[in-house]
Amino acid sequence: MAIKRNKITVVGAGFTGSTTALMLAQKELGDVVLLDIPQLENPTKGKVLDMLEAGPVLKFDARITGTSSYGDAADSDIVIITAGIARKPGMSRDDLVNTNAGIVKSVCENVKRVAPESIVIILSNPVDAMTYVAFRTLGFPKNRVIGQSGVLDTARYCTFIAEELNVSVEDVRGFVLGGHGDDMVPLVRYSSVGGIPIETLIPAERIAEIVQRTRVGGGEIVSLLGNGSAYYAPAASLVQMTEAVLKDKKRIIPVIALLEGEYGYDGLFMGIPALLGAEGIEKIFELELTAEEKAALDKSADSVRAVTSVVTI
Ligand SMILES: NC(=O)c1ccc[n+]([C@@H]2O[C@H](COP(=O)([O-])OP(=O)(O)OC[C@H]3O[C@@H](n4cnc5c(N)ncnc54)[C@H](O)[C@@H]3O)[C@@H](O)[C@H]2O)c1
Ligand SMILES: O=C(O)C[C@H](O)C(=O)O
Repeated sequence: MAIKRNKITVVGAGFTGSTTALMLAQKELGDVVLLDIPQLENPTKGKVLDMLEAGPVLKFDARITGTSSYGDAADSDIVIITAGIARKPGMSRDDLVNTNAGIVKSVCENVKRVAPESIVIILSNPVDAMTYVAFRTLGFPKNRVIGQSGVLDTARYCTFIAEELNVSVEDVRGFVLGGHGDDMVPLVRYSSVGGIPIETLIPAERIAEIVQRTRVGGGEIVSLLGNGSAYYAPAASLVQMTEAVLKDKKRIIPVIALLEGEYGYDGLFMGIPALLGAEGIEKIFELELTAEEKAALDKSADSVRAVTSVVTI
């Protein structure tokens, strides 16, 4: 019997998509298809050829295809959607909602056609609302439609904690819940370094500054770049989620999932801790929250509801 190779399609070959494709190939997680619009087929093929030529130097074997044809994405195990426009300085992610809803919808119509059994991971912003658009368009069960925000937001939070304490990032644990906006909720009470609660190591006012820097972490990079948004850490986050699914790792990480009563929200896509494995989202964890934490999460949920409600698909 032939051994089946994993197939991962990345839609959108811009900054996040092409970086993700390279990281997936470097980790040898499967055959990678990088897909963009027909007008950008040659640049997409060029990026892919360049990636392949990095293989002998970095020592990875990969099959990567650059394309604009959904036929190449047929029967993908995972489809990652990065297609869409990115914000510029002065914009919020929500300003992208109408343009990107149309793009994500058209991408998902094709994904539904060629890869009906796939697990779909959405990155395009505003990502909570775009995960809703994908779910509605795909018609897949909720465990197979996953949005990315929490891995990235948590990574930023952990980076700042590690910098503050001058310790390894590997020893920092934390969780960021809620929508991928400026009122996301880094959960300080559940954050630790080497098992030691950060509240015993960092003064409260510095923790408050770290929380605020995390909340506007995407905007900090948008301002510095001047034209476009972050892509290295977002790509790394997508790769972590992909690996969790393809290797059935049963990782507990924050993702955007459809909430049906969890945390008191119904019919809302928002970031919560979940178990990721071969079935996609296999379980949602409901953490005990204080009244203050719940109020912060309610505020974030209101923002997600507001942007989701303007989507017309
Ligand atoms: N959720 C997150 O944490 C997070 C993190 C980073 C970026 N993002 C979002 O991801 C999106 C992409 O960011 P980027 O930096 O890669 O942008 P980018 O402009 O570099 O790349 C986007 C690509 O999408 C392609 N595209 C547009 N319409 C398409 C379609 N119909 N089919 C296929 N491809 C299409 C474009 O041609 C372009 O190559 C943005 O919306 C950005 O805000 C989200
Ligand atoms: O900030 C952005 O617009 C991109 C992304 O959502 C991020 O957080 O880096």
